Amino acid sequence: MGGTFDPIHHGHLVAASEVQDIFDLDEVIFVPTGAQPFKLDRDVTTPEHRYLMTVIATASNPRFSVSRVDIDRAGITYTIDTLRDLRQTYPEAELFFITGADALSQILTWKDADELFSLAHFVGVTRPGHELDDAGLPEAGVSLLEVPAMAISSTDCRRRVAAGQPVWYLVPDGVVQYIAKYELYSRKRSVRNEVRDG
Ligand SMILES: Nc1ncnc2c1ncn2[C@@H]1O[C@H](COP(=O)(O)OP(=O)(O)OP(=O)(O)O)[C@@H](O)[C@H]1O
Ligand SMILES: O=C(O)c1ccc[n+]([C@@H]2O[C@H](COP(=O)([O-])O)[C@@H](O)[C@H]2O)c1
Repeated sequence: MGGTFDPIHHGHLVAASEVQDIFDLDEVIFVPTGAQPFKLDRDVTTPEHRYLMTVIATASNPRFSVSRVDIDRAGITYTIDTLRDLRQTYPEAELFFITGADALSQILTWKDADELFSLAHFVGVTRPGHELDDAGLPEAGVSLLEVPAMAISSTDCRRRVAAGQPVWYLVPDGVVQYIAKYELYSRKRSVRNEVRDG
């Protein structure tokens, strides 16, 4: 499951858990993005903070892990590169890529969209406020799955912290504490979504 995870929240975790169960996956790998091409004009928390929050959030689940593959690669993060890198690490594995309904609706605009479906099977999951639709996507390459509705977004979590409102129970407890410890979202800790040179 790829994501900016700024911060990771229970919507991500419930979706991943549900896909793991229904598709009987050995492992769900959370892949925090480097510079997401559609978010280059935003302030985004540094990759190390987003990576560490994702590690904290997933640590207790034996089937969850976190990959640095996107944050360690220079340049813009494209899923085509994510999948190629993961294929190298897991040459025998059947790869699935989990996306929420909002991300799925944009997938045809992603880099090398045609090739994406030969590298992984995409699982689109429901998300409150977004229509889950696979129109135009290759039938064999995509499955749609209804997951328990969690009306949570990272944007709302960031806004709540900035306004001094609690994010308890929207994000895992360790992530609440991590955000407080590093004063994320309340003080100037994010940087323009930088494209790192090689
Ligand atoms: N509440 C949710 N339910 C289901 N899927 C979700 C939910 N929130 C995010 N996702 C999916 O998880 C992936 C990573 O999402 P991302 O890290 O961008 O979170 P976000 O809440 O959408 O962030 P932001 O509000 O900053 O855009 C995307 O595929 C997204 O569609
Ligand atoms: O490959 C692309 O062109 C591309 C464009 C936009 C988003 N993505 C991927 O979509 C996933 C969800 O992104 P986000 O920012 O909505 O969390 C994440 O893994 C991104 O790398 C990929």
